[in-house]
Amino acid sequence: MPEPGLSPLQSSLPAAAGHSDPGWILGGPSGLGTTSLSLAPRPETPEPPAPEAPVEGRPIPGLYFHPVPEPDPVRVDEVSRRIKSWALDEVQLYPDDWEGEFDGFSVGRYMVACHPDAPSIEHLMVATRLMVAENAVDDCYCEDHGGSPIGLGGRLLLAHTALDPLHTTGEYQPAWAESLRADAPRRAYRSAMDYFVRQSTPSQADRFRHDMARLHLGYLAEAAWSETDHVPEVWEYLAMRQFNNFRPCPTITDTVGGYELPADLHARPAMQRVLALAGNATTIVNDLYSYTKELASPGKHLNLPVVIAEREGVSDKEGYLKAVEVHNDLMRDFEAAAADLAAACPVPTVLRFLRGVAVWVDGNHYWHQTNTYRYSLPDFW
Ligand SMILES: CC(C)=CCC/C(C)=C(\C)COP(=O)(O)OP(=O)(O)O
Ligand SMILES: [Mg+2]
Repeated sequence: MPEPGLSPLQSSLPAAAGHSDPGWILGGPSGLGTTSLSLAPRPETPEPPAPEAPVEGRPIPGLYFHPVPEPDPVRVDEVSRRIKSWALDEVQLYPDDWEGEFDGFSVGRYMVACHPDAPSIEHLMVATRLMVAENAVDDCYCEDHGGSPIGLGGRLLLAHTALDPLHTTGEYQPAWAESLRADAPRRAYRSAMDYFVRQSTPSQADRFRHDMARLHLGYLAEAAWSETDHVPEVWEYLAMRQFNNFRPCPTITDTVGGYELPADLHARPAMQRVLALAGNATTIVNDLYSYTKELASPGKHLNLPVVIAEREGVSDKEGYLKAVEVHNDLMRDFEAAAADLAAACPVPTVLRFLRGVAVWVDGNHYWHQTNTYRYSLPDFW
């Protein structure tokens, strides 16, 4: 049984590692931005914010989450400065009139909150470039910035070759290489992947390619359903959203942290379950915080509250509140699975990786809650 006030993950990780303080992260981080790696109990319900440090945005009532310390402002400023320069000067990502939206996305704050153990700004930049590139593909190919389900498969496959290169004959190779400069999503994928490959081991890069193939498969299922106005069953929606999912972000936590979870430990079924549950919880957080934004977008945008309301014949509010419960169950299952794995396999890299994934989950919630430029809550309470 977990100790009172601790989640299963919190109470079993230190015991499994045989440590009672943060030193269980062997060879782990110190210095700037590492405070949230502490194993001090994390309250289930957020503390009211200190008056001198107000946190913007309201958490969803009844949502199970862990508050995080404010991300280090020095790191946030530096990552924000560098990512803008990369976007504008290295990959020509967006036209001038998208600047407000780029700034409002606050990707520097997002990545510093999710990776407090990054040993340097350059490690943080690896995650930040990929996050921007992934959103560019989603926006420009699938959603609000010119995206469409029509022809998406072809576009995604060609963009995927920026991550997983084409190997072909001398005659055709140059045309492929040239294609990687043809649009902003491909320029962003190619450049972000180049930096990632330089920072990672071959097996970490291969892990990432696999997670991105999963993501693209999820985009395709969502697009296919939207082309025929099909509303899936709730479980079918959850299956699609397990692929159209944040998973490629927490699974690079070791590269960003400057260490490697060995491939055979990553491949274990118990680790795969932890990663799927973590990805699913983080992605349903997006469905909940982006609900009003998606209601206001043209056409029907599927998210968990919408699918529950339609498929289970309940009101919008009941659908939303049930989606909160689904999220909470996923979070608790994630924490229980991570605690079980930590107890069964108390290898230092496994423990540090599990902690990194948990911190990413918390940072992701923090970013959604506080991104009032992008998200607002429905009027259900
Ligand atoms: C960063 C990354 C791997 C994103 C992949 C998929 C994605 C864009 C999400 C999981 C976010 O969902 P959504 O497309 O609904 O985003 P917004 O609600 O528009 O913020
Ligand atoms: Mg959304």
